[in-house]
Amino acid sequence: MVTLATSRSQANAVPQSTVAALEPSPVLSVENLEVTYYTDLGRARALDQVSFTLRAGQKLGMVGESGSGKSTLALAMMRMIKPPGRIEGGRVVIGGTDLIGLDEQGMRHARLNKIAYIPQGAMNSLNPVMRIGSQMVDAVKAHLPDEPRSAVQERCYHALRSVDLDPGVFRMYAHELSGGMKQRVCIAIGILLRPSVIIADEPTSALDVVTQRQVMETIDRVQDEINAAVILIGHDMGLMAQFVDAVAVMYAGRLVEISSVREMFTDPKHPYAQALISSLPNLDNKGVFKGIPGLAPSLLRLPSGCAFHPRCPNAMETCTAVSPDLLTLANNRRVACHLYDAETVS
Ligand SMILES: Nc1ncnc2c1ncn2[C@@H]1O[C@H](COP(=O)(O)OP(=O)(O)OP(=O)(O)O)[C@@H](O)[C@H]1O
Repeated sequence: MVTLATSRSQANAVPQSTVAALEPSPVLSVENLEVTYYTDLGRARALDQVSFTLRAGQKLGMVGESGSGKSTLALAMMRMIKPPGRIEGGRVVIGGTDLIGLDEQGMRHARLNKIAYIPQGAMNSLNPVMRIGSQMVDAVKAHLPDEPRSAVQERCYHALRSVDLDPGVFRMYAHELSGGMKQRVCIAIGILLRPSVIIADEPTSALDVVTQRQVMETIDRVQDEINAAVILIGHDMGLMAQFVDAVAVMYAGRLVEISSVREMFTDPKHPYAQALISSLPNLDNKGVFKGIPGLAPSLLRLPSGCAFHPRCPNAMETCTAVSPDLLTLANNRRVACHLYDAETVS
């Protein structure tokens, strides 16, 4: 199992061989995770053999077109996939514990404790008729029923301060807060028990650009404070570029590339990642929008071989027949594309 490239500053300073020797073991290891939705129209394999690792303090951006499986990955890691979906196999190991193997009670304990999930639109799901404080206290009490009231309250105040909110927010209702403040409350709830892994699904959608930046900076700061590994799911590649260490690209339920943020933006390897990057607007291509030809395939009728081959400008005969494995290239980059079969380093 390959660990992602180190954080931006480390990666530039130390030779790769030394980094590999010094690297601590990953805090999160996702291994061959598979999810299928059993619909009336057939089986949709929404996650297909997804594997990656993250170390404490790393931040991974997860990108891909709508329907590529990003939220399914988050829900599977939380064991929150609902019928008609089913986790078919794989492991999600955090600090030595495989979450997929836990019983329901063990998993309830692991949520918020080991892994926290801030879902899409979380700020709109705060209870409008409960004070923010009561919602925070309930979350703590569900996991630490014996913690004294004063300690629970202090824990909540600390979490609010960590996300730059006044502890007075404890007594407020959601309707009294701005969108950015509500999103920060959701982050505060996510870090109440100082989990090792935080997944934030589109944490900045529906916020203005200034508030988006503040929310991302808040995530950065709380990550530093509790040294968590963070997975940021989103579509905004520009925002990702500024805040994550590495980027993972999903296509039709598979991870097709994982690279450091610098490599992804300057030299993407997978033809789909190349198309994603070149479709980003910049000052040189002002007014010229370069989209990705064709449509993302239905998971019910995936093309044979590599699912991207009908849209790929580099497709070869083998791509129509054989699904490429996620191979490891130099610099711990991982790419699932036959173009690189000969470059594998391990
Ligand atoms: N409840 C469901 N029933 C059937 N199929 C589903 C269900 N939820 C998801 N899927 C399938 O799983 C695929 C992945 O969905 P998912 O929500 O994980 O994508 P996503 O990449 O997070 O999309 P978005 O960026 O729009 O949030 C979808 O294309 C759909 O085919």
